[in-house]
Amino acid sequence: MQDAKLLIVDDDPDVLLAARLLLKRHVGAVDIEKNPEKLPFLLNNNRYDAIVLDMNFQRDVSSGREGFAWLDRILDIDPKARVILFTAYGDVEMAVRAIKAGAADFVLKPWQNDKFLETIRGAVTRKQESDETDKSPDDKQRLKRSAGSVSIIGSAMRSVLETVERVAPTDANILILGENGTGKDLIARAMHEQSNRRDKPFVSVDVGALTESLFESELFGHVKGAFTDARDDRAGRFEEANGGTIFLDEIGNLTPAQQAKLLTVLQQRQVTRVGSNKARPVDVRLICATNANLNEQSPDRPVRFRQDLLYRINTIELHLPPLRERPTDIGPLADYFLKKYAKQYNRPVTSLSPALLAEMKQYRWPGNVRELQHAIERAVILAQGTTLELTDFIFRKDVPAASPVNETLQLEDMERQLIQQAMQKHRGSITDVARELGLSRQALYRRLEKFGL
Ligand SMILES: Nc1ncnc2c1ncn2[C@@H]1O[C@H](COP(=O)(O)OP(=O)(O)OP(=O)(O)O)[C@@H](O)[C@H]1O
Repeated sequence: MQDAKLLIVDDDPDVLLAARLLLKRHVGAVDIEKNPEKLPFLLNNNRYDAIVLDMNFQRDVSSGREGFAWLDRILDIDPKARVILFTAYGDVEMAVRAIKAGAADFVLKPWQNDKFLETIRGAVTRKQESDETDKSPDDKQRLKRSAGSVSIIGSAMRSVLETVERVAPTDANILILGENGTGKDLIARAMHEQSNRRDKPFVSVDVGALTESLFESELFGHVKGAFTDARDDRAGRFEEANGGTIFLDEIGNLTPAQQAKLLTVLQQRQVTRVGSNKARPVDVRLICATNANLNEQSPDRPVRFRQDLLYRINTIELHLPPLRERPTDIGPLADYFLKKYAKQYNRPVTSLSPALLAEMKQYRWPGNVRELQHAIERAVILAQGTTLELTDFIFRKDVPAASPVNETLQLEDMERQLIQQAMQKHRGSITDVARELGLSRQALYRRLEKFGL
């Protein structure tokens, strides 16, 4: 590392001195800086192989907000910068968030000298390697090509994929059914990529999240002056998808009025922008998805889904099984995410322990593949060794068996109970509760608010 140059930014002069003293013996040059405001100047006038940045610059503040803001700023100036964050001991959730936000690694304060050095060495080596590959002109091309394809893992998905292959080239409307996180969006994209429309747009809209007033203008567009905020003419998502595929997610949440509007568009194959009286023809392939049973009423959806609309959207129905019903997929999926995140975050993890895999197969995975993916991502970021162990995971063992009817509501009840129990156990400590439940503190706050706890 004698040819490397480092920058350390921390408002504590003792930390700066101690870090410099340690690193000077191993690294060519070590700059230290107390004031993060100097970062833009320093970065524009130096080439650093790694930057060590504190997360909290104001005394008594431990939110890390400043650290995240400076991390963003550094990556704006140099997207390839390798930033190592100093986080307080025990605040691993913050470390996880930082790595997801683009930090190369983290060091817990107070640090252990050999671990600190190893982290710096790793960051410097990878920065130097990536500078080398940047010199190769083929590199950008290669990255671009591999980003396009959709990887769908799991032998239990084989029959679904066979149907996708068979129906993708037709223009049949598709309805994808499955619990949250089972891969509905992924299948919709795969369907588009295997269709003759693959070179045209794929437009995805979470219709369940649109308010009544936004629904029409978002989907069908508007003309200037149609309502207060309509300053220009704007095409809606159907027009954007013209020639390609439109994917309407959470279709089960549509109100009767929204269902009626959508049905008219599908019947007439044309849209009329809000405030206009000119109908425009649209040629789109429609894929819809829902986690609800559209034939049943529920407290969330007291009105039944219109049968005439249902028949229009469900020419082909695809059912994605929950992860707990396909335990043979758990190993390959876990392995796939492990490799993906180990590469993405440059972590040394290469395998899962057999005990962990066995436990994963017993677990119910209420959040399905998305939950598995996030659990592995978090464990890969935090893992110290090369094998993920049972202790790197938090399994919610007290998740009771859910009956298929009205599952959303039951999951919410379970979630509320789990949070309540954890709050009691940790006497209201947000950090501890969030850690135990595998949530970020923000996500925990959102849930506490939602459940009025
Ligand atoms: N078989 C699979 N192979 C690889 N990745 C998968 C697979 N299934 C799901 N995923 C990944 O899991 C995550 C959740 O999948 P996706 O968003 O498609 O689920 P969804 O059913 O649309 O969820 P929601 O109902 O919440 O919208 C995504 O990151 C997706 O890439």
